[in-house]
Amino acid sequence: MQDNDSKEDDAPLRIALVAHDAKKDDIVDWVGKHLNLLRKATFVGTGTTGGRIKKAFPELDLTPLFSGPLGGDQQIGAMIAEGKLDGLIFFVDPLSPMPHDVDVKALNRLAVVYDLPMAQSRRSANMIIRGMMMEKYGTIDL
Ligand SMILES: O=C(CO)COP(=O)(O)O
Repeated sequence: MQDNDSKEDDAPLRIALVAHDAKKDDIVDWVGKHLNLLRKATFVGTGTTGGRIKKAFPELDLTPLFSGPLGGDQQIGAMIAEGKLDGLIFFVDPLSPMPHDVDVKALNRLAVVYDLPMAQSRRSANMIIRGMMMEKYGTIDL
C-alpha cells in the first residue's frame, strides 16, 4: 500500500470537499467559518460542491472535478489510492437515496482502506480539520 512519505513536509494539506445536495449550503457555511485554517490548504471538490465553494471563496486554491454522480466521487477515490490527498470532508445526506450510492460507498471504503482522515458531518469536520492542522503545524490559528 502506498503512503504519503514522498510528500514535501512544507507542502500544504490536500483536502477533498464533497457534499450531497441537502448539505451543500452547510458545507459552504462550514468553509466560511474555517477560512483562517483552510487558507493554508489546497482542495479538490466534486463538481457542484466545488463550484459552490469556489464561487463563495474565490481565494481558496480549489480544483473542481466531475460532479459526484458523473464520476467525481470515483476521481477522489482514485486520488486517495494514489496518495494524493490528506483528508476528506464529505457532508453526507443520510436521509435520501442516491442514484450513485455505489460510488459513495466506494469512496468511503477507499478512505478507510488508506486510513485517510475523513469527516462525514459538521462536528466531525470541525474536529478533523483541527486535528489535521495540529498534526501538520503543531498549532492552530482559529
Ligand atoms: O454527489 C456527490 C457526492 O456523492 C456530490 O457531487 P456534486 O458536488 O457534484 O453535487
